Amino acid sequence: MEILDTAGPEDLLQREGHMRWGEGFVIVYDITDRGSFDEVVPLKNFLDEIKKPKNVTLILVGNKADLEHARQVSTEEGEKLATELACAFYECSACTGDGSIHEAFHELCREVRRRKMVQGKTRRRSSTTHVKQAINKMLTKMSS
Ligand SMILES: Nc1nc2c(ncn2[C@@H]2O[C@H](COP(=O)(O)OP(=O)(O)OP(=O)(O)O)[C@@H](O)[C@H]2O)c(=O)[nH]1
Repeated sequence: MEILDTAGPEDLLQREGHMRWGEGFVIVYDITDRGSFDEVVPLKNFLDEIKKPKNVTLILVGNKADLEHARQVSTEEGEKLATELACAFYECSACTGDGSIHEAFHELCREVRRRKMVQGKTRRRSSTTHVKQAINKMLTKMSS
């Protein structure tokens, strides 16, 4: 597994490259900075655009949970947004290590694996359907 921390908004090209390459995404905002929370939806829309037609696999993380006194985004708001984005939500502190950082990454990996398995099954099913159709065609030709 390789984890990449995307560059800030100043390097759009590199960020886009990372997004194309990535299989699972952690969108992190700062609970003490409402502006960073407001950037989550536009970022998710940008990701959707780049990964189209695939569904983006992501989790939402509110960081800097150690700075409770400076909080601008409530836990409920984070949870609500995660529900809207249909993804898991965690609050943590990269500084103190508090919160569910490990669980967040485990959940993301599990979700990437789950989706890969589902996609693999769909692909296998569609190739089986093609083989069945070809055999049916041959049988119809032979009998006519
Ligand atoms: N108190 C506290 N500070 C944090 C935490 N996480 C990061 N910081 C601080 O926030 C500042 C920015 O952290 P970065 O890791 O550079 O943030 P970034 O979003 O990757 O920034 P870019 O490189 O511009 O994308 C640094 O001073 C960090 O020490 C945290 O959980 N709690």
